Amino acid sequence: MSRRADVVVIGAGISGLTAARRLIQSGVSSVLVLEANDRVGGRTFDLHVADGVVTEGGGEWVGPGQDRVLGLINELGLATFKTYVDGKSVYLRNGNRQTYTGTIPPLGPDALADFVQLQTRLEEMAATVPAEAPWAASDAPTWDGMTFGGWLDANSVSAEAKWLFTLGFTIIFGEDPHETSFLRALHAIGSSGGIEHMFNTTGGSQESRIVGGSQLISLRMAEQLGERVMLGSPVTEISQESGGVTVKSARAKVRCRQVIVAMAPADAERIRFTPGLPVRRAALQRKWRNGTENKLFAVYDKPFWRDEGFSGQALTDLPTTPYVSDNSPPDGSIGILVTFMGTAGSGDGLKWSDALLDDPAARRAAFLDDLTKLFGPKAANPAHYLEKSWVDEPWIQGCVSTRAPGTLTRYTNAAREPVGRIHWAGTETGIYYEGYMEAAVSAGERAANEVSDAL
Ligand SMILES: Cc1cc2nc3c(=O)[nH]c(=O)nc-3n(C[C@H](O)[C@H](O)[C@H](O)COP(=O)(O)OP(=O)(O)OC[C@H]3O[C@@H](n4cnc5c(N)ncnc54)[C@H](O)[C@@H]3O)c2cc1C
Repeated sequence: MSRRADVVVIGAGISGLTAARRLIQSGVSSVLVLEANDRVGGRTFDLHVADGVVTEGGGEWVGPGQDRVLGLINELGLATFKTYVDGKSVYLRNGNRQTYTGTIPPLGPDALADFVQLQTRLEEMAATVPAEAPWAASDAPTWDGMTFGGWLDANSVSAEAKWLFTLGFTIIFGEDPHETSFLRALHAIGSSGGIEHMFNTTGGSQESRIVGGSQLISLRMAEQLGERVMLGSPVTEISQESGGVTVKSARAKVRCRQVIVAMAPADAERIRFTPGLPVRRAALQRKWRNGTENKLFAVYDKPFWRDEGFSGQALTDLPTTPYVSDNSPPDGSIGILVTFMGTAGSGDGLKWSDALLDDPAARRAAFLDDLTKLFGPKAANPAHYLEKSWVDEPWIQGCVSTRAPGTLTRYTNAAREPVGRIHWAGTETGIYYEGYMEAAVSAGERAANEVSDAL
């Protein structure tokens, strides 16, 4: 199918759909979105649990300060509800199970003091990293030459405090801190509201969820865009010629004036660019790696832990449950507990054994065993067990992105610097809350503005 359009947007995740929608709102009506998959939403994907009940297999939480995504949710007529946190949370480490309320887990006094000193120093350093240009920080070469894990090894006194940082940041980056540039960690801390904001539910990034599931953000936008969204249409080639661009996908060949590529740099690596991309951008794509995190869910007839005074939240060193949260629907009609589990790439921070990674039945059994240790015998018998893997997706290389040491200082702004008529969106090109849905929205809006100006 040969077509013409003013703008082709590649990727129907939150970022690409936001870009397309903003372009149309600004008066550019000839926009076509090409999506490789047979669904929209990208790294937001809601799993069906029961009639009218979903659980979020990908991105789900939003929090204060994430104004672009909260504004979009509102604009689309969607609503948020608070993540359930009432009651006692469980903290289990080295076989010692404790409960606590509020946001501060019951660390020993030495661990708490160490946690505070690490947090204070990290936030002081993070304040010197410019959000829009982390590579320009005065200590950038040193910090980008080391890993966050290496810094924690050298600067933490208490094994417990180090473990808690490792746990939190492994989940946030989808990778062990030993795989993450220290500069990127500081950048994330400085541009995502600070450590407490990143870790906390109430008042933090995990405060709220979207009624009906986060994929609704994309489904609503796609509904409004109608036939402008073409599914099952993986783009294989983008050729810039004088006066325009030709985009080839499995279903269409489109001649257009401007292109927005709205996906993680690692995913853009599957597309052939003619002429070739500038070396910095090409190298960045080749080096880029998304994190390797998956979600496991246990679904119960009701959230029994609530009746027993538990929030459903837990921080643990058990084999499958570093962090557990109550993922039940807003009315609590069904009980859902979620945890994050990495893959073999997760390194020495949180250790997931090969036996669990390679054997779904063993993984399920271990997960239910862990939940039973946390919330009692009722946890052993869920009505359903679900998993969502982000390494088995056909068009998405993994969950959120980390940055290997050296990437920020070597490739600086290559993730978002336009290349001729090609503009880059996707959460990885956002400035604030990079990696979150918030940055997917702001990046889509920024790319739409670039294209409007160019047109
Ligand atoms: C497990 C998990 C938990 C998360 N938790 C949170 C959270 O709680 N809060 C939060 O804010 N964020 C969270 N995130 C991150 C959030 O989901 C992402 O930031 C956001 O969804 C990214 O949107 P995007 O549009 O930038 O990219 P994507 O969603 O990756 O969209 C890119 C799209 O491009 C398509 N594509 C790829 N290649 C091609 C091609 N060649 N041709 C055409 N189309 C192509 C893909 O199929 C995809 O649909 C989480 C993510 C995961 C996976």
